[in-house]
Amino acid sequence: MSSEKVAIIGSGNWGSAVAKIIGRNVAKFNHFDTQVKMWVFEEKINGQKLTDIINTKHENVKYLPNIKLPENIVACPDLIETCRDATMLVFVVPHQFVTSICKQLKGKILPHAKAISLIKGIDVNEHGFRLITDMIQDSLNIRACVLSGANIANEVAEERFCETTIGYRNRTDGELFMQIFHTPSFRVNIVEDVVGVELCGALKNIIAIGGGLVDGLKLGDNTKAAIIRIGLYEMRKFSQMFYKDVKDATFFESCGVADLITTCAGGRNRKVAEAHVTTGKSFDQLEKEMLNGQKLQGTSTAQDMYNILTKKNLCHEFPLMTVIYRICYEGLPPIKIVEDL
Ligand SMILES: NC(=O)c1ccc[n+]([C@@H]2O[C@H](COP(=O)([O-])OP(=O)(O)OC[C@H]3O[C@@H](n4cnc5c(N)ncnc54)[C@H](O)[C@@H]3O)[C@@H](O)[C@H]2O)c1
Ligand SMILES: O=P(O)(O)OC[C@H](O)CO
Repeated sequence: MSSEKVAIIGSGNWGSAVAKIIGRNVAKFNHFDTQVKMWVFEEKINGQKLTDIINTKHENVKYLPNIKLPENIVACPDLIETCRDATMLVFVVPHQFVTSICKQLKGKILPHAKAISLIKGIDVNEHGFRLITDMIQDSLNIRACVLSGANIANEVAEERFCETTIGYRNRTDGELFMQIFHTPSFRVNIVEDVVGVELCGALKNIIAIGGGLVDGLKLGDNTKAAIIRIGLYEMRKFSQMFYKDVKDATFFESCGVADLITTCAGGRNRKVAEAHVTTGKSFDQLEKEMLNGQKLQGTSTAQDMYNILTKKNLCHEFPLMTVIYRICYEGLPPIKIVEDL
């Protein structure tokens, strides 16, 4: 008799890649229900519903083309229906949609459900900022872990070897979630540092914009390495300034230095920032033109961070994150990324 049932909230590039892993892994253990519902923000592709395409072709043709999903992954356009009987909720949507998703789920999920966030972002409002895991925990009254790492979705979906990090507060939860994610080519390490893992994932997206600006300016590998080093330093400084329990060791996990390297080499944020320099087009326009419905997280997180830093009068302590914000939103010339440091 299965005691755990997994639901996936989100079906973009990363959501679909992890659906492939989760679908296979739940079938290996008796304690998981083998059917996994995946919530799809419904849209039409050439007149056909994306959910129908996924459920017949077993492929997310828009967000993860040419990768077959296991047949036990069932696409569902109804969020409540997807989650109502799940004991394990996997949140994997762009961070700007979490508030509305949690509002819809409030009171509609099992009280003993547990969550994991695969989201790289933070939530900022007029009162300050909140981690996505805290938003999930507070609004749904359930425990939440986090998973983050050097994980470009397409490479993971093609089963090329990489590592990832799960941050937990409750070790049993961390080990349970590890079972649905760990594979020989997607190696999970678990650490007792939810906040550190989560902030690494959110803040690296800002630095990735910096990596792309440097590529667009053709400044070379030494400059890129400097941006990565200063970025890592500012990520750790910010994390430990606001959360004193964040561990140094977390920055040496896949979620830390490894994700920073991969994202500055091959991610969407890097690619769009490079194009911003070479074409002079705005980030919003390039997101629409280059990403086929996928979302950029680095620019909005840079703005969120800048709002926090200005309120706390801390911009001078975080020159890299500050100058990246100014290039994205205040029209500062991209070369300022090195001149202002
Ligand atoms: N793509 C990657 O390589 C990767 C890897 C690791 C982590 N992540 C993180 O995973 C999270 C999800 O990213 P992704 O790459 O799966 O998404 P994505 O950018 O590929 O796709 C955007 C998704 O948002 C959905 N959407 C659009 N409007 C919506 C709305 N109003 N409400 C709800 N959903 C809506 C779309 O249907 C689509 O599924 C992000 O935080 C990202 O940083 C991504
Ligand atoms: O494509 P990006 O820039 O959103 O980065 C993808 C992943 O977060 C890399 O780990």
